[in-house]
Amino acid sequence: MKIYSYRDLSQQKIEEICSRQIADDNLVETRVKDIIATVKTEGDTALLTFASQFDKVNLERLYIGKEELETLAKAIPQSVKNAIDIAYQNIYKFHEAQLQTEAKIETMPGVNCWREARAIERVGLYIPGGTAVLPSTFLMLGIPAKIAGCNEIVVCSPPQNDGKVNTYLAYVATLLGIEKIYLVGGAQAVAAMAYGTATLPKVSKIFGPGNRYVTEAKKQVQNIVAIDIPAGPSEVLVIADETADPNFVAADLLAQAEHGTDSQAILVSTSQTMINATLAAIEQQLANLPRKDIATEAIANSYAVLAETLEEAMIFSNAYAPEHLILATENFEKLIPSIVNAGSVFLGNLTPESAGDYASGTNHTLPTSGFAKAFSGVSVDTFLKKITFQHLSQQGLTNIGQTVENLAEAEGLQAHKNAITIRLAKIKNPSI
Ligand SMILES: NC(=O)c1ccc[n+]([C@@H]2O[C@H](COP(=O)([O-])OP(=O)(O)OC[C@H]3O[C@@H](n4cnc5c(N)ncnc54)[C@H](O)[C@@H]3O)[C@@H](O)[C@H]2O)c1
Ligand SMILES: N[C@H](CO)Cc1c[nH]c[nH+]1
Ligand SMILES: [Zn+2]
Repeated sequence: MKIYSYRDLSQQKIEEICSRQIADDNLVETRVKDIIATVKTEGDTALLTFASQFDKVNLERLYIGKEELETLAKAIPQSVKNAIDIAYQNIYKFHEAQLQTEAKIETMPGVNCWREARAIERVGLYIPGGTAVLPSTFLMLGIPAKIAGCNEIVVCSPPQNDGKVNTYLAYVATLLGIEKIYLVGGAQAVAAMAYGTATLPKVSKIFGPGNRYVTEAKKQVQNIVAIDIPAGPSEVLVIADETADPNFVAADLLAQAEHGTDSQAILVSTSQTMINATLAAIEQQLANLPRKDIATEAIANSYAVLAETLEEAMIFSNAYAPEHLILATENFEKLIPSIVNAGSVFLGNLTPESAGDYASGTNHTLPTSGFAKAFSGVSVDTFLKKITFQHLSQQGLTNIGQTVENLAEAEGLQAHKNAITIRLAKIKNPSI
């Protein structure tokens, strides 16, 4: 892990650090373009070929159906079943509260405007499964989709090497009432959901995180399908002062580093002693991690920044716009107002990011690569469209008529003006 002093960083270096660029980004872009083109022209045949090439499995069928999901689901240990059930309840509670009816607004007497939410009818959920199976992501996408009321939920996840899906995913499918999981991963899954194939239906919006191939594919299909957010390789930025525990900070950094070699784990601290102690704790904890190699590479690509004050640390954090921001300080309250860019925030020394990854209730599908500057994490809203309505009474039309006529006249759009004028004339003289 490289160590920088914030005061010594040039603006150019800050921008370089915050860009998260990786040397072979262009190669990923080209490969994904090829994969999408192949799925578009060859459909299911391409999906079977890519499963063999990337997931090392020769599939007989492209999906697992309801009965088999139910059988697979029975195999999960009781302790995991209980944990999934508790996570389900907390995520459900938190997301259900997001369904709010908006008030009707009378902008002028007789002019009423309001919005009503409608669920997106057919959505596609991508559940990552290349290096780790993530039933938690299935909960994070499936629960808000159900609460929103989406009619048809298409689910894709890479196949296991036995040509099936993991039993935990099968259990989550039964909880959510989802009857089919398509055994398709990577960019090809995104392409299939965007264009549709003989087996896999085209959807209106694609949701879900994934590696660089998945994220690049979502970027490339945006001209024909909506996407939730750019949610790529996981990242965390921890702001730690002398009140933090270096062992906790190290554990939080490693929790995101173990997701993938391209994950980022950034420490910003006001204390050189804290940085040194955290780096030592990382070395110690790494030794016991099963995914040691992945986490070691991610940590090697990450860095620590020494800041003079917590305010300076926050300026850097806002420029970086992390997916996860952990305020590892007893003084977190005073920093909250200055948080401008972050996907999800974890406050104090007893709030590990893992809690939000799995079970506290908030959504873990969050914007990465600096997109927290413009995107929110996935929520019930992401599965809804808000349609505006308006109704003008006779009084309303009379009140607003002249304004609309004048503006239409100013824009030279006579037909727009006429739509008002003929109605006003009828109000004045109902016999015409
Ligand atoms: N931002 C978020 O909200 C969030 C949430 C959960 C997970 N994640 C991230 O999701 C990612 C999951 O990645 P993963 O790899 O484990 O699973 P994945 O399912 O995203 O990707 C696996 C697929 O990638 C494709 N692939 C792999 N190597 C390829 C290559 N060389 N060329 C073309 N395609 C290739 C294969 O089709 C494979 O099935 C991690 O980076 C994790 O950090 C992000
Ligand atoms: N940290 C991931 C989001 O970047 C989500 C996750 C799933 N499982 C464990 N963690
Ligand atoms: Zn995680």
